[in-house]
Amino acid sequence: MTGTYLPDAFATHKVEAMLKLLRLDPLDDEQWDFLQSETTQDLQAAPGSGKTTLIGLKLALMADAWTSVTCGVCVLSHTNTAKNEIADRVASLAAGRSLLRYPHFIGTIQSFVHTFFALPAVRAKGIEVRAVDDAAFETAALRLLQHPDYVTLRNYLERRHNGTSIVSGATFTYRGGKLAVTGAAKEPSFGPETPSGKQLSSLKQTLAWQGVFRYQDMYAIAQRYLAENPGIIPAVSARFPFVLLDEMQDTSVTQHELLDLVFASSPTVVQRVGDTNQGIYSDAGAASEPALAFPLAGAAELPVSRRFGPKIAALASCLTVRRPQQIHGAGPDGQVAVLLFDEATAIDVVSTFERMAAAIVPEDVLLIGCLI
Ligand SMILES: Nc1ncnc2c1ncn2[C@@H]1O[C@H](COP(=O)(O)OP(=O)(O)OP(=O)(O)O)[C@@H](O)[C@H]1O
Repeated sequence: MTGTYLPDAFATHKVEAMLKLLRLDPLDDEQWDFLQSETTQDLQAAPGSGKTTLIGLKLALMADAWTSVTCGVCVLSHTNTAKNEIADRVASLAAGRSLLRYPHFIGTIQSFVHTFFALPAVRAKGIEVRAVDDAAFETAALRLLQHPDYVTLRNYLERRHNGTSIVSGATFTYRGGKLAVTGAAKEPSFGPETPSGKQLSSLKQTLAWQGVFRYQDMYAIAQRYLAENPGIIPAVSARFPFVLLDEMQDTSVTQHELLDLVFASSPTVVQRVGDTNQGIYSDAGAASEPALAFPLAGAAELPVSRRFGPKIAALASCLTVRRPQQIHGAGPDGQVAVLLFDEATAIDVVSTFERMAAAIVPEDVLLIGCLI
């Protein structure tokens, strides 16, 4: 990559100085490799192997060496918690703070899609966005369903168990160049050309004109916007010559396809980091189709955990079901405890963990943990 940051951004002496500044221990070989890598790659990182630490370190080094005033680094994560953790890390360093401003972008995938594609698309139609929120949509949709225009749909749904969920979860899906209206998780039991199908579509369109959307709608709107305005793709990929994707294991197929559409055939360097064995969604929703899989074959690995020792690492290795990984424990050897729960007992997990921690962890350590 030329012209956007200094070529010695990841030089050994700079990394060592940053490690000292951040009071980090020396990196292991795999951590060095990822830190200094400047090409597109996937990184399969075991729990506690330092992915968050490395992303923070890498961003601090990039911020220090960044020269472009129009192109930036794009850092995307799945949750606001992960995004805030990254933003807090870069904000704690004077050089890093520049990454929180234009031309850089640190945010969730959802906010990236909103900012660059979906909101411009909606505004271009003269619509003022009032809410992108599933709960707000549900309230507005169920209220609108009471209008006489939707009597056929309402009568149909009232005869069905949980029928109104079709309306409260009515979602745009980009299909065949158009926005189709589907249920949140499954297709409605009536076709789009039936009287109920036409009323559902009309209700959804009415709410769209009022500026009330579900989160998922934004992806379909973005897909249509890019299909109708393909020139946006090179403009956005040129704006971000370096993309870091965190929590990659939780990326849905739709999110994955959109990011691929924007960056995959551009010169942008895309580094995807995550732990497929810590994925929180079932395979049906996650990026698990062969062509979309994370990590791709040949991905680099961070197999050494600094959070726990060999005993827990051995057990955790047995749980790496999606992609077998031999985890090495370089942290403190804790006590192994496995909590098994189902839906009915899930509510007891936190209090059980607290009881066990209180019995095992010395009180002064627990107090320090609370203060932090
Ligand atoms: N080079 C290093 N020097 C000192 N501590 C490190 C280093 N690398 C990682 N750690 C420590 O190891 C622990 C785990 O690191 P981190 O939270 O970055 O891992 P992670 O892979 O993001 O974890 P998770 O799987 O929970 O998301 C932290 O306490 C972190 O400070």
